[in-house]
Amino acid sequence: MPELRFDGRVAVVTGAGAGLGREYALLFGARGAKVVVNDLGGSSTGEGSSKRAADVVVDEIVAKGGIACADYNSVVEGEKIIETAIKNFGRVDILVNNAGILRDKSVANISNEDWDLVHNVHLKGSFKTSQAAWPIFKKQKYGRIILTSSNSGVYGNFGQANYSAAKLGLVGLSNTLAIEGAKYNIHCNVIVPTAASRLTQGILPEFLFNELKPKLIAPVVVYLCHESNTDNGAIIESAAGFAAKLEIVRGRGTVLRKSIEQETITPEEVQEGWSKVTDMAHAKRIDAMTRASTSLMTVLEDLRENSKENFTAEDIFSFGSKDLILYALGIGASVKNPKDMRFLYENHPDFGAIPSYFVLPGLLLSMTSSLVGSAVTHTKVDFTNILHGEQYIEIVSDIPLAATLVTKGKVLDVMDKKSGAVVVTQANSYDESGSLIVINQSQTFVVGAGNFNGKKTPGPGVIQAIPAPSRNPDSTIRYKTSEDQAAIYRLSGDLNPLHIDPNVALMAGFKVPILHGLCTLGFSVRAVLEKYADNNPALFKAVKVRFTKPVIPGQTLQIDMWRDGNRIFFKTSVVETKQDVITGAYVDLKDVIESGKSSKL
Ligand SMILES: CCCCCCC[C@@H](O)CC(=O)SCCNC(=O)CCNC(=O)[C@H](O)C(C)(C)COP(=O)(O)OP(=O)(O)OC[C@H]1O[C@@H](n2cnc3c(N)ncnc32)[C@H](O)[C@@H]1OP(=O)(O)O
Repeated sequence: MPELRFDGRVAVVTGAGAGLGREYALLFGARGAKVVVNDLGGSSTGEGSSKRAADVVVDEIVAKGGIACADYNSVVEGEKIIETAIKNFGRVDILVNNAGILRDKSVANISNEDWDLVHNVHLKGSFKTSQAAWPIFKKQKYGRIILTSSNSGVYGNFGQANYSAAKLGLVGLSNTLAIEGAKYNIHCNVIVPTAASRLTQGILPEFLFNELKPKLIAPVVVYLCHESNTDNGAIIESAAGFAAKLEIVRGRGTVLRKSIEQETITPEEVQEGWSKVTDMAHAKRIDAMTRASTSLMTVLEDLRENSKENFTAEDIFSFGSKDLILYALGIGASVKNPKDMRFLYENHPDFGAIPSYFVLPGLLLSMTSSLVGSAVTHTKVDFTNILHGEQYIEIVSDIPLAATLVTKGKVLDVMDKKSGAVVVTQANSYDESGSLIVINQSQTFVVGAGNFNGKKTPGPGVIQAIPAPSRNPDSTIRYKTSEDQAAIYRLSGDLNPLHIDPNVALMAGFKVPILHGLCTLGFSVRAVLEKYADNNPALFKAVKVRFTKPVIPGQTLQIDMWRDGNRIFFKTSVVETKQDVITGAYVDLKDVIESGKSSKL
């Protein structure tokens, strides 16, 4: 690595007579910068002044062959410090605002003077020096500013209300300087150092104090000031040879209004949504005010859409290549079949998702929300009395390899089927730009919940299963499932114990845990892709199935297929029992590429 040099640059370091400031000044000097060593020479509480502190550091720099001059002004008169730089060296390129004092007292005991003095030195001082350097930086289209914050500001610290407020104020100052300076190549960054200094002596435990050498922070600050560093508006925490970027993040939040028409909200509605307001699971940095307003616009658009579509539930679903591979393994894809490699190896040139993967956002929304339970109020609904009845998946836009999808759901229909109640739920999943990626429509069969005088036939919008043609199938593929099939498949998200826990299976009326209906669906979609789409997932449009009978892990699935244009009807049965397990099913393809093979074991 070539040495990072500052030849020709002039660096101003405030409070450089000791501690961190001294280390910054020494390192800048050693790397070729001409250094203005500013120090008022006062006490740690801001009393008195002396030229000695700055002079000693200047002597040190000069003794090592560097160039430096002293400045004894208070940062509150920042323009005088910048004048010193111009008078001695004719320019200024780097300004490290480091000077600081403490007036620690608990909040009740802070006097106006304690408050004002701390704010004046830290906040106003940094503002004054930066403002004085600004026109010079702007004219030369180059400037690097460092503001010094503190963990006390970021996290708070007992007895330091005045200091904490000033220190976090510097983050606000930096945020705006970074924006105003960007087009002139003026960068402003914040350092949050924890160093052994006269300000921290007595506050930190001794063993920690001894490790917090200012020397270990100086290279971080010096690098931040180098022309090769492109960060602007960053907050960097550093101590003991450790450095990390800090960010202020915002949770996903929630909309507390039910519809765009609702003009007020009640405290009770706030209480109801509070867990979502405070949920930080999907927190993100908003890096500009304009982004914050754009996200509000999205909220309003969503509200309008929710009002139009009557969505009542929402969920977030994130996935990446590892999830796509795990799913492919869960529905039987294998390295034994070279054509499956595109689903199993992220470096394969055609790596992608088996499209039925995108049932998961809709399924998980239905399983984790109260959608189904709220639709069937005449009986309890739990894992021991629900079965997956039917499923429709439609891929609307190109499917990504990794994304965070927002899924919005609603109950579309409830039917009385005598032996059970059928709840139809619809879930639309959108990517981060708001594009609709996938539509899922699920039918949940609530066993034993029929005969409630409900309607028998499906309402508008319910997508129906269609019986397969009565002729012999055009092609057939067989896949053997593994005894561990459900154990692998569940890792993709459907953790329903019915598929793994023998006791839950018994309670639901099964001798052994049964396979997920969607796992059987996945095997069936694989068969259609293999036979009619050259295993190319991009040709897939939609699938519809009815789950007619359960499958036991380890059984062999036989997928019989009939081609009708771009629609491939199919029926899935269990070879060992000859029972149909999926009926009324079809896959719609964008195009058909028929393979020569007709059966596979
Ligand atoms: C988002 C969704 C969340 C859902 C959570 C799911 C979580 C998953 O972890 C759960 C699973 O994966 S369960 C495993 C997969 N599913 C199954 O194994 C169910 C298999 N099907 C059955 O056992 C029966 O069809 C059975 C029991 C469903 C019905 O059988 P019977 O009671 O004998 O009913 P039958 O006499 O055949 O028909 C009565 C009326 O019901 C309609 N119907 C039948 N099967 C249906 C089904 N699968 N889906 C929807 N409706 C169905 C019939 O059409 C009939 O109605 P009608 O009289 O109007 O014709």
